[in-house]
Amino acid sequence: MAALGWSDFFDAQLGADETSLARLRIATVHRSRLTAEGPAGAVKVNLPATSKTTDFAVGDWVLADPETRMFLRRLDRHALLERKTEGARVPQLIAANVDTLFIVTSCNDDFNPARLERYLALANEAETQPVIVLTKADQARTVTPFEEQAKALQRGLSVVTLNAKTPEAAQVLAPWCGPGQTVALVGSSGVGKSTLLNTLANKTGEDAQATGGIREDDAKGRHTTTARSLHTTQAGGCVIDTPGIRTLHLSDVAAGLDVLFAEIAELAPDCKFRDCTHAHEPGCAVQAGIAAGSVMPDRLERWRKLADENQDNTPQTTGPRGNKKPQGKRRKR
Ligand SMILES: Nc1nc2c(ncn2[C@@H]2O[C@H](COP(=O)(O)OP(=O)(O)OP(=O)(O)O)[C@@H](O)[C@H]2O)c(=O)[nH]1
Ligand SMILES: [Zn+2]
Repeated sequence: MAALGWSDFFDAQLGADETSLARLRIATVHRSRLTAEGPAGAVKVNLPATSKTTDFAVGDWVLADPETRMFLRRLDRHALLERKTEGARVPQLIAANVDTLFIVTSCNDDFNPARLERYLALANEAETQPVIVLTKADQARTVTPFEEQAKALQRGLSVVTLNAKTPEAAQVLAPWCGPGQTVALVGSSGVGKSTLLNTLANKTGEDAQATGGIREDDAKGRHTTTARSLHTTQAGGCVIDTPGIRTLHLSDVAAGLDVLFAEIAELAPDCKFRDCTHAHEPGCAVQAGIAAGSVMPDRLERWRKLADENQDNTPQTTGPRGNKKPQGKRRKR
């Protein structure tokens, strides 16, 4: 069970009458079907008519009847990666109980700091540790500019560079893939998520997750992976593969943005006005930081863009920080 990520956090949630129940970790979520990993390997979880599969995330722990595998209850999550998709009322669950988020991009045209920032905000908000994984190092003339730009995105951010197709990739990622650890892979289509999964889980031949070629002209992938799935790794942990996300819109990530733009968030309490926009107000500590050289103007610009988007997308009811702007000033989208 420990190899599947079971920990004291989940153990503490078990009632005295629940210790004999089956503990299963959700591995795939389909429209009308759930599968899970348990001590006996992969199994189907039976759902009562009152439960919807969309209530579950890959990585969730559930309790089920040991005989019938009928679902009984889901345990509380310690981290949930979720995103709002355009037009949808409820957020889409990306993965649950994830310790580390591998944000995968390649040392080519896929590399896009603005997109990486969005994934970082998502990971920070879920309190999942982000790691930037730069693939296709073998195809780049030099990887240094990619590494430097990635490191500058967030204070203390881990950045690794590798060739996803080689066994050494598993060694580079080993610090986050130890026994009981769960990692999830996110990134655009074609960056090598499935290739990394196959390397980490040592999957070959029929077991291997299908990988696809990329289009030569723009380094874009072909969306080979179409569903999320959880797999056990060589090192005794779990890895969750996710399909490439085309556009990641931000909502409900105010705390995640504060971690991403720590140098701005730290100064903001010293501004004269509590609702300072750090644009033109007198007594603005962030503008003072720009004058002093401790805040870079382009970082403030990007913070503003993402903070505005977050405000626009965050409903009034979900917390005091997502909606400082008065209703009338909200932009039409
Ligand atoms: N040379 C080299 N090729 C790589 C590397 N990583 C991935 N590839 C190749 O890039 C292509 C796309 O890789 P995938 O693993 O399918 O990408 P993905 O991110 O899973 O894509 P989706 O499933 O569409 O989301 C495949 O042909 C891989 O063999 C790398 O580090 N070096
Ligand atoms: Zn200010």
